[in-house]
Amino acid sequence: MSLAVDLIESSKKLAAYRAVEDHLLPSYKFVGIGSGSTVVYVVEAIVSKGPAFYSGMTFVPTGSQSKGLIKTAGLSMCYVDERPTVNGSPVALDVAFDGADEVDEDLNLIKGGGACLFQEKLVATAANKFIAVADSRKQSPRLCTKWKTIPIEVLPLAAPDVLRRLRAMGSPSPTVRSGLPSKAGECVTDNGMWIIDAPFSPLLIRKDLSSTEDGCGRNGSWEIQTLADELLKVPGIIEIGLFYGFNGNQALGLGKELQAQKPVAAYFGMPDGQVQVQNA
Ligand SMILES: O=C[C@H](O)[C@H](O)[C@H](O)COP(=O)(O)O
Repeated sequence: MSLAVDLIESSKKLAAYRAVEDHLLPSYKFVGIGSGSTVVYVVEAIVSKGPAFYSGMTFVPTGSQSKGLIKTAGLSMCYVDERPTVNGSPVALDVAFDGADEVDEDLNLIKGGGACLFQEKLVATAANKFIAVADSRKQSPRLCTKWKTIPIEVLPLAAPDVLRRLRAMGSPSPTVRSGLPSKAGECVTDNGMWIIDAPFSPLLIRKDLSSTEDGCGRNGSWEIQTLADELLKVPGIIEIGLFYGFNGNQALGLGKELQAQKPVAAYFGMPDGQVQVQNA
């Protein structure tokens, strides 16, 4: 491993261990485990606490990779739709940990770089507390600045029309993600869908808008919530890799649970060996 790669890996690990230390309590019963390379260290940090700490916990995966991580670590697992119910509703996960491709100053996220966004959103929104873990490269003032495309999960049959609509919404060159080099043809998600990567200009947050602006394409830039609402109206789009709206804390008691997609905190491993915590 080169020094640079080594530094990135150790910063992911630091962030993951710190996030687990701060947010995984021994009393917890259900814990969401996200996808990607950083979450590997989340599972490692959990295992390092020993069976006495985690034996009462059940871990909920966000796809085939995290299922593998949970199983290999010997942790007990259930799928998101297998949680026990209370009064007809599934119990909330106590916490969910996941990586991110980009995090803005309001804790909005881009996710789906590894094609796992849909189940990740199911798990994050089923949790009382959602925690993002990443290295410092993911920190950004606005989404689509460093990670320039939004991953969008689509029904394969609908892909040509979704591409057409995305272009009409100002995305210059949306493309269906290829499965190469590991798979010929398209990248197929855990749900049997395809991913379209749609480039957009850096996304605005609410405070960027003046009182007369509605967030629809000002100077070619969209405000996150407005863009997300428009994307989710397009037939054939199953889910989008924007995690936006409220975070768990803000949503409590406000009846806004369905919009609680943002983390309550993001942990960033820094190149100097520190961990920076961005709280809601
Ligand atoms: O589809 C993949 C997920 O959204 C990942 O959580 C995201 O891509 C971050 O992955 P990594 O930790 O490998 O940077």
